[in-house]
Amino acid sequence: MNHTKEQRVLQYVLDNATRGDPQSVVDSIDNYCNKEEWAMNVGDQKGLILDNIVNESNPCVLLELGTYCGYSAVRIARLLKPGAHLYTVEFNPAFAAVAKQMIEFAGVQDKVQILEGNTQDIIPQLKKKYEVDTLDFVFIDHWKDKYLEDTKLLEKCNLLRKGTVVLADNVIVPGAPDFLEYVRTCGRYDCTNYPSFLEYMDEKDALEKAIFRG
Ligand SMILES: Cn1ncc2cc([C@H](O)c3cccc(CNC(=O)c4cc(-c5ccc(F)cc5)cc(O)c4O)c3)ccc21
Ligand SMILES: [Mg+2]
Repeated sequence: MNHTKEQRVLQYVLDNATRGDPQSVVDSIDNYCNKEEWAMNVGDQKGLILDNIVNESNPCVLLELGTYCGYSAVRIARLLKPGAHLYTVEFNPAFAAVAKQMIEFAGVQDKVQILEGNTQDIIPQLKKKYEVDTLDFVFIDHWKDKYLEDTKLLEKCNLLRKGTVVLADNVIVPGAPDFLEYVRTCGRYDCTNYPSFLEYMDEKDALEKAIFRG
């Protein structure tokens, strides 16, 4: 029955992690993907950088583009203060189904809402349908050729405010060169690069933090 890698990752969590303990869910996924099957979670090394940036931002309203198995949603949600809320967008129903179970097993379902659909359709709905005013934190980890288009869409929809933290995974591998060029040169962001490594590999990768100037 566990025909997909994502279902096998979930099953390993259900068999090895502790229900209601998000740290154990994160650790179990990392153990499985280090030992058994590689998967495109942000992972433990870049995950520590993500943790630090979330903690220093103290966000209340967050958006993630690309849920996948829910690893970064659980990782982020475990750090959120009471009342803070993470919206995470996933267009692949099979991924969304695995992520939903992962998030519920971790016990962070009250802090995380999976929005099933395409970012270009969901982002314009955030204000009216989901009653979002502006976003404090955005984690971008979906198709690398959509990072730039969706960042511009967030601007157009007035979802960014002075100080909004936009954090992008994989700016080296697979890379998002047009996104990097834009945020570093358009004059509307203060950018910081965080060199690290591709999840579960020795290959170099990096996160890019782009703080919106308003
Ligand atoms: C439009 N829209 N709206 C919602 C939405 C949701 C999705 C899915 O969540 C989804 C599906 C497939 C791929 C991704 C992007 N992720 C990656 O491609 C990736 C690759 C690698 C890597 C690195 C080295 C390799 F050799 C191979 C893969 C390492 C990484 O960390 C990644 O994040 C995201 C997609 C488009 C969406
Ligand atoms: Mg990634």
